Amino acid sequence: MVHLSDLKGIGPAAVDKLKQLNIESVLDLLFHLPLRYEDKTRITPLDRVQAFQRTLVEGEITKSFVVQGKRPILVCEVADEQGVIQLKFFNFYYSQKIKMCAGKRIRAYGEVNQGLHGPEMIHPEFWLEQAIPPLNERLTAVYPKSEGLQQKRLQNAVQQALGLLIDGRLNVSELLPEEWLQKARLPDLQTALEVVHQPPPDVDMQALMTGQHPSQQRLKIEEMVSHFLALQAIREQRQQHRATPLCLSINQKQQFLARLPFTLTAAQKRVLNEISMDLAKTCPMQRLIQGDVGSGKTAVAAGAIEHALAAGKQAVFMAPTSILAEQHRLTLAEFFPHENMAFLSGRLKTAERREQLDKIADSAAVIIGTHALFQDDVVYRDLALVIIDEQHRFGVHQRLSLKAKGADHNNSLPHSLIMTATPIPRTLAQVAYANLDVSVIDELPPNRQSINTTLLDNKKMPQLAERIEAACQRGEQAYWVCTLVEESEHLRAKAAENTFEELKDWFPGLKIGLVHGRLKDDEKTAVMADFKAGNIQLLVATTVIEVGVDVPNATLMVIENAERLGLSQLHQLRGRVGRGTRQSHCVLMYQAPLSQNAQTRLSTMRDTNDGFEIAKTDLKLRGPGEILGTRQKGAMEFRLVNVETDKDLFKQARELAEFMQKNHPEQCHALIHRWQRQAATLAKV
Ligand SMILES: Nc1ncnc2c1ncn2[C@@H]1O[C@H](COP(=O)(O)OP(=O)(O)OP(=O)(O)O)[C@@H](O)[C@H]1O
Repeated sequence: MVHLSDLKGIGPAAVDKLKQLNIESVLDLLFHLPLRYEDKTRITPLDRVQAFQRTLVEGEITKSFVVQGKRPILVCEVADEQGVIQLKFFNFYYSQKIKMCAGKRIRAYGEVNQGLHGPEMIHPEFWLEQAIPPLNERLTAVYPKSEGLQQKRLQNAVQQALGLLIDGRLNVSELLPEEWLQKARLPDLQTALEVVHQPPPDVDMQALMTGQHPSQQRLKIEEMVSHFLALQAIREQRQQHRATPLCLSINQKQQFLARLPFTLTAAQKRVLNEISMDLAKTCPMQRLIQGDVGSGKTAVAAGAIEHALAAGKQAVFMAPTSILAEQHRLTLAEFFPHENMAFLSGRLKTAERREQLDKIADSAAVIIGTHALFQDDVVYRDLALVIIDEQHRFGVHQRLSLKAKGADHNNSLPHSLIMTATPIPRTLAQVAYANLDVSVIDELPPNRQSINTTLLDNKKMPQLAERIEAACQRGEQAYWVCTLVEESEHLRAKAAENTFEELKDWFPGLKIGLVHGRLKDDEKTAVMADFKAGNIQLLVATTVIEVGVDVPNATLMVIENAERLGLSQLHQLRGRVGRGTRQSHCVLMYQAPLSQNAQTRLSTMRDTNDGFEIAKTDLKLRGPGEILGTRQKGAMEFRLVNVETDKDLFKQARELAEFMQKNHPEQCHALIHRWQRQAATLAKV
């Protein structure tokens, strides 16, 4: 086996630099695809050079002179039979000027600009006289590189790797079925690698530059197939476990529905039915509920919990923040007034924690909490259902350890239901959640009015005062969100306190509250309870309230410096209003001038309330990794695939994954391992 350090020019320092690029083996090097290509295979006559194109030219120096000024410029005029070009150098040495004298032959490579005196190149790469090399036979690949690693060295290393592949010393087997490749008119692996790293001069450059060349597509499809196979493997692994079937009789279901303070929407009913069908099975449910902010996921989750309770089993409901966990506790207590509940968050005092742990191990039926529910000393009596209100805040590992807790000697696992509020565009959902069944709540509860969003320059703050007072006079409530970028929670809390003091001066007649991350859990709970009860009219908050807070009487939200937040965070925050039947408003304050990106974010928020639209724009602006946050980070980190621009390949890849499972199962495992750096982690899932 050849190691990176066996390659010429790759010492321990370069090995470290390559690691930063996720390159840890010679094979990784071959899968490190070029950023762009340089064509040094042909010389362009000087009358045919085009502005903005990187071009190779050659001719005789006719003149060379220095233009004096603040920064002297060395200018070389070069001519061939057809035309003239100027080569310009700043920061040159005088020895260079002497070398570049009239009469010498020169070849140069660089981007052509249209200068005052015709075409010019600034700081081109150049060769003089005898040093002019033969023309390249292939295009030159230019790679993404890490700091301190020279492009030449990287190019050289890839060329060596390719050489090893071509002369058979590096064995990289073809894992895609030949018959499929032929049908899809895609090249085999070796050909694809040769083309992407050393394109022949007649290659379709346009396709190559845009990532559409069959050789690039083939490599991307291979990576996607491996992703689908890996997720499928996880799914199958889970399905091999048993789960306790949880069934509700029609009568029990009706009683549950009658207990709810509202009638479920058609979408809620449909999703609850899908869940019921899963829960009745003897293998664990693996379902994701996707529903926009305020679509009523909690009631559906309660429906799932009812199944566990009817079977005398325990259900866990986990939230990403303590505020939200607390709120779910209150909501679920309304839905299940007679059930024994336990609550666990990281900040319980020792005695309280002990008490809750005892309950969890014994009498509790519904257990609510934060990630504290994962800790090793939490022992469940008989866990049959895990609900995770994910909001994209949990890593895959945390979820696993909770699931593992339900496993008993019968090799059984609890059913799992993941809820997410950030609507993910379909294409991304299909990729990220390929191992889950997905239910979508695509309808809001009746009589919701869309939130009216306005943008307001920070300077025009006084205009707001009237609106806040008017809303409060109508008996409605308002949020004032401070979006502070300070590093420490302490500074963020301090700044929110300052805003709180200022607002108290502005609105002496209003009851104002403050909530931020530095408050103790019980203090936060008390403030939120006061707000919910209407004792606080204006709540000053940091973004701790971003997820899940549900106070339908709040109809106005002011977000300070909204330009600092990403789209999905803004959408989550705004979703705290518009939860009742009254018209709600959101005012996005901003500090001018806005960057182009911030302008797009804010105007998107102003123009739409549709979470899916917002998610689409978000995906364009930020890319999938950011949107998914920590969730399945590893699983979504593609080497070659760009989830947005390569989405057209997904269908083909999915079909190929199915084809391979059926006809070439022996190759599937190898393929997963080739591409999934995190294969080991995934295998544990
Ligand atoms: N079918 C319904 N009819 C009327 N009101 C409903 C219905 N379903 C839920 N609600 C109410 O709508 C509000 C939002 O519900 P819920 O908190 O479950 O939303 P969610 O989907 O969890 O939203 P978020 O992601 O923002 O937390 C709550 O006040 C809830 O009582």
